[in-house]
Amino acid sequence: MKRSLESTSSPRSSKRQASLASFLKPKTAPSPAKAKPPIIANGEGNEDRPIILDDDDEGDLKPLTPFDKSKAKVIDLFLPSNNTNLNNPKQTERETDENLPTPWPPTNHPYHPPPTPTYNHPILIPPPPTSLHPLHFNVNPKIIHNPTTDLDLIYYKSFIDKSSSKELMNYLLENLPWYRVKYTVRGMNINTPRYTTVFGKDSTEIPWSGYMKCRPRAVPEVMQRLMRKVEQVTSSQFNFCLINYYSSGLDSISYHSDSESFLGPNPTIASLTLGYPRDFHLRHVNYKNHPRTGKEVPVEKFTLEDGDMVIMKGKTQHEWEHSVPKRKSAKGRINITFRKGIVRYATENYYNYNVGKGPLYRWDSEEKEMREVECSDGGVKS
Ligand SMILES: O=C(O)CCC(=O)C(=O)O
Ligand SMILES: [Fe+2]
Repeated sequence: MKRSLESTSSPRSSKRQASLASFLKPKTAPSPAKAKPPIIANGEGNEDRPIILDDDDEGDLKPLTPFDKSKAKVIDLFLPSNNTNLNNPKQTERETDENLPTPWPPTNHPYHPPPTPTYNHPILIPPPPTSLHPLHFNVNPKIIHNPTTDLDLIYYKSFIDKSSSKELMNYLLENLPWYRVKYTVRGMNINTPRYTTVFGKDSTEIPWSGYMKCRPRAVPEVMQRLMRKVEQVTSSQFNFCLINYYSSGLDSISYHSDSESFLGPNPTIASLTLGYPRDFHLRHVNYKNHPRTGKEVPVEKFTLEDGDMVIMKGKTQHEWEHSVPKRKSAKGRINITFRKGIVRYATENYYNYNVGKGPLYRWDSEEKEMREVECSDGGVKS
């Protein structure tokens, strides 16, 4: 993750004068008969269409905005896509994760072994409850693409259904090892303002035992199934699963891009929300003065709700930064991202910043909060 220092980034938002959006859909979908046809992006000009956005100062503990049904929450700028059903917003048919076309981990990939106590060190991750077999998915996304500003997203409303999402969130909270990583940048001590954990390994031929700085952990079974389904719908491949837990509105992630060179150019990153809704902001790297248009590029604001998935792709990571700002009275939210690292440094970096050197936290189901626990190996070697 490339970012300015955690918690220090407080850019003023661009105001609501221009936007990539050319097609606004209120939260209550219009009846199909009245729905406007999608506008096809033609490059120049779409960024000038107005959109209703909240003004916002990052980090000032504003209340969440998701429950104001009168405001447009999803920006729809459609490009034709084979898997987009534009004319049937009410379609609720869901696919499952059964009968995936190829097995995951791929049988020809020796470095994605199934989890064992060793790979899951320092704790054994038990199998998921049977209620999580199978998972059910909404595979009808909205395409959000602005060729002028290079914002390139795919948005799956309620990618997994509410009951699976609740079960999955509880299972992950209760069974994963969690960390609150501290690190130093340019002499400053940074406390990561959220809980993190990571699974997986880059796609080099280095065996799992060959890592000197960290001990890669196998992707837990249910996450493998989720990852495989996301690979199928996005036609991408992933080998890492990074998980954030925002325990309250004080937990956050400041503006950053995930354009690390170890992901290769134009990485596709899938990001799934479980639990409490949180605002998700995207800010162009040249938001004050876009080099092509000479205009301000407004901050794009979404509310990511339970089960929603956003795919960031194309040049998004190079041209945009994203954040989850602090929000008053927000409650627990898990965010899962799937990524593909192509070199050894991806593994070292991800374990360094998402596991670190301890301490380990475990979920206390009775108190419903994280507890620091004794652990002989925080994961990253000194
Ligand atoms: O929590 C989110 O929605 C975003 C997480 C994120 O940007 C990251 O982990 O790099
Ligand atoms: Fe990110």
